[in-house]
Amino acid sequence: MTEKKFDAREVALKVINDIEGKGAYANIALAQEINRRTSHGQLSDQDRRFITELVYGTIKAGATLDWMLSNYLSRPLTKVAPVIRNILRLGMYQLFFLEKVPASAACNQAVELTKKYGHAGTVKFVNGVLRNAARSPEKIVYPDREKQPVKYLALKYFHPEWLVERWIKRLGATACEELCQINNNTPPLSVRTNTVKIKRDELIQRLEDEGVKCKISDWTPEGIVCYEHPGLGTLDSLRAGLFQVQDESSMLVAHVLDPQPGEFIIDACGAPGGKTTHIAALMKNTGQVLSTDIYEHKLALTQENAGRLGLINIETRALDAVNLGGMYPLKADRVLVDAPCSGLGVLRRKPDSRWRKSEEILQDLPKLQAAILASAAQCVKPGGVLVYSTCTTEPEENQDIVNTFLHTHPAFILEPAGQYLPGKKRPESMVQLWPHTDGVDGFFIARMTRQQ
Ligand SMILES: C[S@@+](CC[C@H](N)C(=O)[O-])C[C@H]1O[C@@H](n2cnc3c(N)ncnc32)[C@H](O)[C@@H]1O
Repeated sequence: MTEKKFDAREVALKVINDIEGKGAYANIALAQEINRRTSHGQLSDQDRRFITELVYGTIKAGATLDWMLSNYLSRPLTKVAPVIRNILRLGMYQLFFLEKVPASAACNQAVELTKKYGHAGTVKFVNGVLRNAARSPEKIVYPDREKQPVKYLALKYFHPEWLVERWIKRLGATACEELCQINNNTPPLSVRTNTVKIKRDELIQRLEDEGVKCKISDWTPEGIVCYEHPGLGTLDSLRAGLFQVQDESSMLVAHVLDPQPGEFIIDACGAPGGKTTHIAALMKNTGQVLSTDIYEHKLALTQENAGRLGLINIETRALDAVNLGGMYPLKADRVLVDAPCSGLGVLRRKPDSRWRKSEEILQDLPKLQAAILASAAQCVKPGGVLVYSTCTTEPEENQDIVNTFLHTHPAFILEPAGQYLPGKKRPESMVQLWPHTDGVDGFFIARMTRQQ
């Protein structure tokens, strides 16, 4: 039997300290810690799940936990040492959001952690605060939903107020609530069959043999949705390049681009290559996909993916896509701009990302998005296709960019992107997908052609 040398809460605390104190990304910091301990044989599947739940939950609920804690504190939380603050947050998360953890265990474990990372005074403090919270939960009173919907939804569903305010104005309080709620669920893993190597039905069989519970996607002919799976690193089918991890809505983009064998295609913001490798596979490993990105190190991931998937029609080049137009004028049959964006459509995938963004990005990013689109468009041949996509839900980054582009570039006409979706066709010319209504990541896709 493996000797247990750690406590799951202590591992979670370490990861939370790294995220809060060093700005580490939650998914990366957690994966590193879990992989390190797994390779030392310390973690069972159950430990892994519990640590993940503690880290993701505590990070997502951060502002709500702080607000809850303020009911039991006589001094501001900002005056409390960071590690003690994180112990308190971890304790509160278990007390109020993890039914399966008894209150006594949540309090006792927090006290044990404080003995290790604090001193006699902080032990007494943490013990007092958490036991008081466990004894008197009625002190926590949420704002009235009708009178203060922004505050209520922000606190109840762990979202920043600026975002809730935006979504309420645009969607109404009920839809905003549904969206926020779904952003807190862990989405299933979806993968794209590498059709160059295997058929989807055969891959499903292989995955089932490897212990994956999955079903075909309703959205794309290559998609598979996995509901339960062992660690991805353990799957031979991944190493053999039989699939690429990719969300279903992201898989739609290459279908809207509709690449054909033998063509020359530019994927302007291509790394780490999810869509590049999909385009290359749809071209049946013929022609050429030039996948560019501003970051060389990210392009190394594109190359790694292409190699694993056995795709030989991909070339990568590091460049600023704002300069792309002058380099390949009228050269490409099709160009994809999968623009850098706020990522507000994929909040459910990254628990910390909602707290890393402010509304200012919706002023800054559109300038870059518009500049990349205008430059990349210069590469499109007469009669060629230009697709613009993002993983965000906000009009400033989506419809506004495309409408302004069309207005200032009369050579391009808008096509009905909804008709190019391989599964569920939609009437819209510009497709906006939402997690709460479509069950997939929030994505935007528009398709244009340059007139002959
Ligand atoms: C949404 S991600 C692309 C994801 C990729 N298409 C995929 O499916 O895997 C946007 C990419 O744009 C890149 N990027 C940001 N600014 C850029 C610029 N000025 N020129 C080129 N690429 C840029 C980022 O490095 C990032 O990899």
